[in-house]
Amino acid sequence: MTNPEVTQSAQARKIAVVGSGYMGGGIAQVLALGGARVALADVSAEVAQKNFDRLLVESDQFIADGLFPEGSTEILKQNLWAAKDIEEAVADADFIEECVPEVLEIKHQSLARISAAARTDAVIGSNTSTISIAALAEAVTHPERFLGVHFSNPSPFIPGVEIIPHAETSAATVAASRELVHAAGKQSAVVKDVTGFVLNRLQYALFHEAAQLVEQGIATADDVDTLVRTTFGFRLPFFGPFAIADMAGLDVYNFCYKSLQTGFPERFATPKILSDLVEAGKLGTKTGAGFLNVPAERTPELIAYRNKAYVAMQKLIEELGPAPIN
Ligand SMILES: NC(=O)c1ccc[n+]([C@@H]2O[C@H](COP(=O)([O-])OP(=O)(O)OC[C@H]3O[C@@H](n4cnc5c(N)ncnc54)[C@H](O)[C@@H]3O)[C@@H](O)[C@H]2O)c1
Repeated sequence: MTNPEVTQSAQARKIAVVGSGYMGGGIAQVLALGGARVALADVSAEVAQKNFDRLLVESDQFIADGLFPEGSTEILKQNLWAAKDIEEAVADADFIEECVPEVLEIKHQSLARISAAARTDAVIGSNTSTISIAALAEAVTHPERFLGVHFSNPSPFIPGVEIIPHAETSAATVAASRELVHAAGKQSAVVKDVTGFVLNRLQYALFHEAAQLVEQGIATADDVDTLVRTTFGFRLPFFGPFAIADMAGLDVYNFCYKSLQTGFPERFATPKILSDLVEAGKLGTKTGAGFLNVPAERTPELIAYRNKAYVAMQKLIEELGPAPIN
């Protein structure tokens, strides 16, 4: 999880994580193992200290399970500290991540305290899953230094972070936040401040359709999960929906949309960005242009990578055994 090449550059960073619970604790571990000095703040000094102790115990367990590198707990002891309150944690911080509960009033109160006590050039991120960043920004002074920095659960092990500027966030704030999460070994993508952002909008679109299939008696929850895991979901660690569409062929997608429209004319209306490409003869990797413009001469290399990835994935699943669900 830690990227040793960039640890050096992160070493000078001072970070505060406000709300040291489940997500805040994991994010603090990630950033501290990335080399930053990280303060934990919570409702009281006692709670922050208790969470600090928990994170060290958890780190020992992660090392024992082979999930954290040897020496991680020592790094956390050096780089993490429990502050007595929000004000002490953020006073000298370059970056502050707000991880308090998903309740607008609590977030507003915490962000107002953070804003008042932090340096005016400190970047402030929120880990909110669903609340509009613009609505949260109302409590932040100098709102150009504020944005969503949305880690996923479990934050020590999920590599992606969704970065959500609101209309007034400065480009420098976005760049600093991305650099910070990359320094801790994560990947990031920048999306607009709309309801659900991108991650949850996609996740819930899939869940919504899955729930309807079960409600309508078309498949059981178990069978839906099996199909997702073993068919199109099997590709997702390597390729997103646009790369998959390009590889399948955009003309094929176009035909499939027409079939789907016989049952669900509105829900599966052909997206304009798809029909525009098909009309322009850009059919994905087979024509060298589609959503992602992979040159046609790279197709054999891409197919070789794809096949290797899927075989490696199957081996990994066999090695781990099935998830202990049933
Ligand atoms: N749990 C998830 O799967 C998940 C995933 C992504 C994002 N998030 C988001 O992360 C945020 C935190 O969620 P969580 O699951 O870690 O919650 P949590 O309840 O585990 O942690 C919240 C922490 O904030 C502290 N807190 C409460 N009021 C506070 C205040 N006024 N000042 C300082 N600290 C305060 C609590 O004592 C607790 O330690 C939420 O916005 C949530 O939507 C959660």
